[in-house]
Amino acid sequence: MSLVAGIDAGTQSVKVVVYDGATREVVASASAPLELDSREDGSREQHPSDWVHAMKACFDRFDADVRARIEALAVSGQQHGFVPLDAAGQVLAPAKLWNDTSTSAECGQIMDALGGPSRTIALAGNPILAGYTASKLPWTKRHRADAYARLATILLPHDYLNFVLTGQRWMEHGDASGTGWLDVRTRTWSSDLLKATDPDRDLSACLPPLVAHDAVFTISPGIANELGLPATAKVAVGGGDNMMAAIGTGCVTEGRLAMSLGTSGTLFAYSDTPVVSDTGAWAAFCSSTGGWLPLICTMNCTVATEQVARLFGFSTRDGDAHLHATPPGADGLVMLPFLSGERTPDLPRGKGVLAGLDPHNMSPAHLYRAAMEGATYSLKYGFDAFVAAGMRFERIVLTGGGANSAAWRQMVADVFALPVDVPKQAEGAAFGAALQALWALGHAQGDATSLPELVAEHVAVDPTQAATPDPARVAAYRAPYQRFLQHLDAVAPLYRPAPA
Ligand SMILES: Nc1ncnc2c1ncn2[C@@H]1O[C@H](COP(=O)(O)OP(=O)(O)O)[C@@H](O)[C@H]1O
Ligand SMILES: O=C(CO)[C@@H](O)[C@H](O)COP(=O)(O)O
Repeated sequence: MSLVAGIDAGTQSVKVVVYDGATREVVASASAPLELDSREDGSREQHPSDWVHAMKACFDRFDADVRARIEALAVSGQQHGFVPLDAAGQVLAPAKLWNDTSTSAECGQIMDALGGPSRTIALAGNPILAGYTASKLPWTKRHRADAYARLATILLPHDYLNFVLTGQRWMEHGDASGTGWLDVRTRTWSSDLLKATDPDRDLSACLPPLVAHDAVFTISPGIANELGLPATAKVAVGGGDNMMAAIGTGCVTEGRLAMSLGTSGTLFAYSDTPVVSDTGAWAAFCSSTGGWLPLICTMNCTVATEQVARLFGFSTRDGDAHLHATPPGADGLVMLPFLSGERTPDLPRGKGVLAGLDPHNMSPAHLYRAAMEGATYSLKYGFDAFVAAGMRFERIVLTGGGANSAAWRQMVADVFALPVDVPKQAEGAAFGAALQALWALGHAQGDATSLPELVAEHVAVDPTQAATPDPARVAAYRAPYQRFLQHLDAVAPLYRPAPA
């Protein structure tokens, strides 16, 4: 009986799930940690070879007979990372990641060359924000001249793993929309954006072909042998981790809203048509299923809870007790959790702020709650933009590591005043990649089942993890959320660049 695998290269780890589509069970899963090279100037880098080693370490843990039955696989990856390759396919420099804010000056320069943020959005659907791939190119030109001179291909993290698996270079529209160079309305590269990023060369020559979401490739014999996979195994196109999590959480039809509580916090909705904000209030991304995926991303989600837990010597896995010991609003303690700079709100030079301290609330439990509330309020701030634009949702499907916390699930239900569902397969992005592989394989073999139909058959929620808004707590979070916004308004000007 055949199996499919989903590989998710997240920020903190690579995870692999092996799924049996016939029994609808995950038959094997493994994860391997990743280090992050963080520097004072906002740099956040990883070496692509670490993703490859971590992927291999995961497959090594699976029984040989499980690996030998894998017929198809797909890769999900942290979005936006800049992987520069030379003509021979060698990596030229460490990958600057989605949470790298060292290139915020370059973002301004690209948008200035285009006539400002509004003109940039008019041209391609998104402003160029710190973290998106585009600004990493001029930064590389300035700081890594040798890599720039030898640059032949730009790939994103999941594209690089696809390249390792197949020897072929391609991009699909979902993750490509996070480069900043794709005109999301036409799903083609924007020549204006490319020229503004680098007037000295034709950047389109460095971008691999864009392929449709139903394309499949064959694994290369060498890596198939190394991973213990059949030489006939197929590799589906994969996508950005949020695009894959959209599949794994069932967010593939209109009206669905999903949230991921990982290193980043994300909130995304599926749409059959482009959903562009003319003020750039959200990221107007494409999905990896042929549609669009308007998305909110915060750079500091479990970043904040992890740091506080580590400070006080406990694990986030044991953090719920601190939530139960403190009331909504953390007795007045407010955390703006912008430890890595921030994208939502757009404050790449932002820093974390702790406000409202008094003798009563200066405790580890209050700080942990304030971090979790701050991470959740940042997502609510983005959600308010969705609502202001007329979008309406009835439920939230939650995934990512933070979804393991019952207290956080309840906090999301209460802050957003919406019921929360959690899928049975907790690793939304890896599971979504496995489902994409399952669908693409069937599709290539002539199965007419649509991707949303297949997703409806395989994504089931776990009723024991559902959370329902509690009216008293919904009310209790209103004033603290407003307090968070007031502090944000007061502090934001300190972290914006001074006018020229
Ligand atoms: N029970 C839990 N309570 C709170 N946070 C948790 C729990 N379990 C895992 N996490 C958090 O989930 C994070 C990892 O999430 P994940 O989605 O795997 O991240 P990424 O995809 O960015 O690598 C860790 O930082 C950890 O703090
Ligand atoms: O930048 C974004 C989305 O635009 C992030 O969501 C990254 O895709 C990283 O994801 P995680 O490692 O937190 O899952």
